[in-house]
Amino acid sequence: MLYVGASHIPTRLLSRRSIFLSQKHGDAALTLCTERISRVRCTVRSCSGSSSQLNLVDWVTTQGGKVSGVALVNLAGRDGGSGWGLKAETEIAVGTKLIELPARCHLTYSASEDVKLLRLIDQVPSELWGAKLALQLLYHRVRGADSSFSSYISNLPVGVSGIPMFFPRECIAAIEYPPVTEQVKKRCKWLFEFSQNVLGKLPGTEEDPFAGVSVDINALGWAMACVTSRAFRTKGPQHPASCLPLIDMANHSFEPNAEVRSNGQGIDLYSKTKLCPGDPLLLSYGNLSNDFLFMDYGFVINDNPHDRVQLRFGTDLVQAGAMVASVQSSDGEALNINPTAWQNNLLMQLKLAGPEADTEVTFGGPDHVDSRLLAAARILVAHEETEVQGRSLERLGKLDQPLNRRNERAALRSLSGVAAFSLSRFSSTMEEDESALLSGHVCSSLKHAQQQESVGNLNQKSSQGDVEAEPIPLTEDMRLALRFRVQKKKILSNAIRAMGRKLQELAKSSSPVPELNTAPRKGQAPPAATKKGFGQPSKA
Ligand SMILES: C[S@@+](CC[C@H](N)C(=O)[O-])C[C@H]1O[C@@H](n2cnc3c(N)ncnc32)[C@H](O)[C@@H]1O
Repeated sequence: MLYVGASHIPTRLLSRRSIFLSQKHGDAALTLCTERISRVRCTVRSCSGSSSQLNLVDWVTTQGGKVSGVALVNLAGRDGGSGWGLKAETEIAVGTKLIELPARCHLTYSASEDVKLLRLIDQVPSELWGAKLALQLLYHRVRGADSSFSSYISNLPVGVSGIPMFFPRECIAAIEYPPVTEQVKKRCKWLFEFSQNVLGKLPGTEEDPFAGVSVDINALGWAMACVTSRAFRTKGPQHPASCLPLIDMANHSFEPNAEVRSNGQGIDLYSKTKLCPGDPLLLSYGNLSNDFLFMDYGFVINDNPHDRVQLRFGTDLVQAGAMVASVQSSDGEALNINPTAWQNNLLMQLKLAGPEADTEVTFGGPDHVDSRLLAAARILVAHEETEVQGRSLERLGKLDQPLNRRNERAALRSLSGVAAFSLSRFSSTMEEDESALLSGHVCSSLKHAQQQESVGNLNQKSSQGDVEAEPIPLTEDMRLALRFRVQKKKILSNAIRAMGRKLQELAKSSSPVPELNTAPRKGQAPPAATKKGFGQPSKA
């Protein structure tokens, strides 16, 4: 989903996201779906005869639009790679209008639509905006040459590649990241149920907007893939999305040289920078994480600044991190996180506990850890309430505002442990994945792990014993799955490194980070009080 002036996260195709670290793969619906739509191609035959189609530029012009200084070209292998794109034909100044697309060229739906189609669209839950627009696209597709959009539709990709909803099972399993795999499964399940229970029953009924043409799971899957990878929200998130012919041929960059603007009725494409002849025109699809780029558009950006690793917060998560990093309490025992009332109260204020909790926390971004997770770690490793007193929640979450040396060491080490623990959930190391990507082959033990359907079981790699080394060629889908998970591993590794650097800085620093007076270890005399009332530096 692309936005006009896009910079915010799109409405999700399905709003509820799932849990990294705790969910499992595999249900019957997904199996059925991925077998049936493993290579999505539209199977719909139009009910009118074919006629000669115009190329997109001519079609836009005949519909009253304008195109100047740009051409539609096949850019395979360049700037977006997967086929078509727009390029500048001449030198173009900043702020030049390149495409003018009148409202009649926007493929969308409104109250003026066929009532049968609107009733069908109404049966789709509102969060599934992509499916609603997909039905509209199919409505035009079955009309063939009778549809005013036939030239646009004939220029859409026939088969959609890269979108995990259409991956074979082993490639979905290889993603190994539940927030995406669970979402993919939900989409597949909905697609399967809607095609069986609603679309499959339409032909021959009064309610059929498709005039007797059978619309099956492949057709709906194709339309959904087209729509999620090319639609724009021209009127804001509350209004139906639209496909914008020709403009939707621009590929994505986080440093775009073109932008889309609404002129009230129609939509225009403008240059955002000076362009030279041959420059590809690139739009920003929004500040999207790789999760959305992968699921909706079928590609992944290396070192995407908007990518994150999602975790579901719980005190047990920080406890697991503290255990992995061997964090000790002041008595030299392993740190036991057992929050008291004041700690629970602060977690509730952070909305990480209680009835209104939103427990999604992330690694990644400029600080490598999100502020709520950092604040929660500082709170949970604190010995006493006095350590956090006088601190706002905002300040508790600031990386450059530690509470005291002992607390900061314990918090950073616990967070490092959480990231290390999350890394250990993958079946292979980053280096193994990178070498598979380089060689173009996946080694059989990696493949073996991928065939295990449960992410929860992926740690069994070592207990399975060595599987005979047999290199298996990487398919394009498998390559994308590996690239996606390498990026997640990179985020976690970078977070571990960043915490390590912070710990080193803390050890070296002569800045006035207060040193907390730690309780004496069992059998030890209490440290001598200094003038300021603080004890000697602890070794935690
Ligand atoms: C809005 S369409 C752009 C036109 C498209 N290239 C085509 O041939 O129809 C979005 C699709 O283009 C491809 N794409 C766009 N930007 C890309 C990028 N930066 N890297 C890789 N693929 C990209 C993806 O396949 C995506 O689903």
